[in-house]
Amino acid sequence: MMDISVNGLSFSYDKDAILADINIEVKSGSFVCLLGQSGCGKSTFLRLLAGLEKPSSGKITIGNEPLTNASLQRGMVFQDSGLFPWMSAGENIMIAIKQKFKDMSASDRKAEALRRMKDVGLDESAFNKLPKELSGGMQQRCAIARAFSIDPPILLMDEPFGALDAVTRSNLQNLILDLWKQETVNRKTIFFVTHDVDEALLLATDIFIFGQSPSKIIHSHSFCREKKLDSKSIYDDPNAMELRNELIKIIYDEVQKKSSNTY
Ligand SMILES: Nc1ncnc2c1ncn2[C@@H]1O[C@H](COP(=O)(O)OP(=O)(O)OP(=O)(O)O)[C@@H](O)[C@H]1O
Repeated sequence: MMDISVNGLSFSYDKDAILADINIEVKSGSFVCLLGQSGCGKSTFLRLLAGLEKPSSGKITIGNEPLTNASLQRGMVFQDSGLFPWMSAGENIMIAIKQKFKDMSASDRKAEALRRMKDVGLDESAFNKLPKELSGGMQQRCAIARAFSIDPPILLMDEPFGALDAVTRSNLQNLILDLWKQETVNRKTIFFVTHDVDEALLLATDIFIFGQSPSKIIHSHSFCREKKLDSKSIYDDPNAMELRNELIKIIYDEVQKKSSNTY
């Protein structure tokens, strides 16, 4: 099991304290959504989980091992897809597969890339297209296929659907949920940054809200997994709507606190 513990984690860029004493426990296979106002340090927290930054103090432990460096154990998906613009969609996925499965033949890599593309709803015609020849939604599908192709136990997603229209966004929310649920054994642990409370309600097993920086976790909520609602029923459920209002109020109050400190 790859449970994740974050203990007394603090982080500063030079003298700017960004995160202060973050403590969370996440069970392997959870879908964790991170909410909080812009600039509070959510992306920085993901970078620490990725091993791209080192904590100023405190530690992150994954399955009893301290996190020390970046690793293929943790995949990342960003808002802007992060695909190499000079490579085709297929090559972007194949290069990731090559990193992980060094001995795999070129033809097997191609077959695997095509399989991963199919899993995310991209057909063969997208394989040879450059990212700029794909829509924003298709680029994100490709980025998700690339992240899943190295099969990391932990997936870090930084506002992956933030730049998409509502319909594409909803389709991709369902896609990521389906891909995550499909793995009944060794399900991935996903950390997903979003500004959208509705998105968090739909996707998360666990929600953490970051406060203003230097940021602490100011609120957390875990769902009873069996009772999770889908996108069709969530707005008809009074408990879900009550929780939605509570979360929005917590974020709003925190933003107000910051405004009253600033002006
Ligand atoms: N490389 C860096 N050097 C110095 N400061 C940085 C660096 N990267 C981010 N910051 C600062 O750290 C703070 C937190 O940034 P971060 O991107 O983690 O916030 P966020 O919550 O993800 O914001 P948003 O929701 O707007 O993406 C911000 O004040 C930002 O300006």
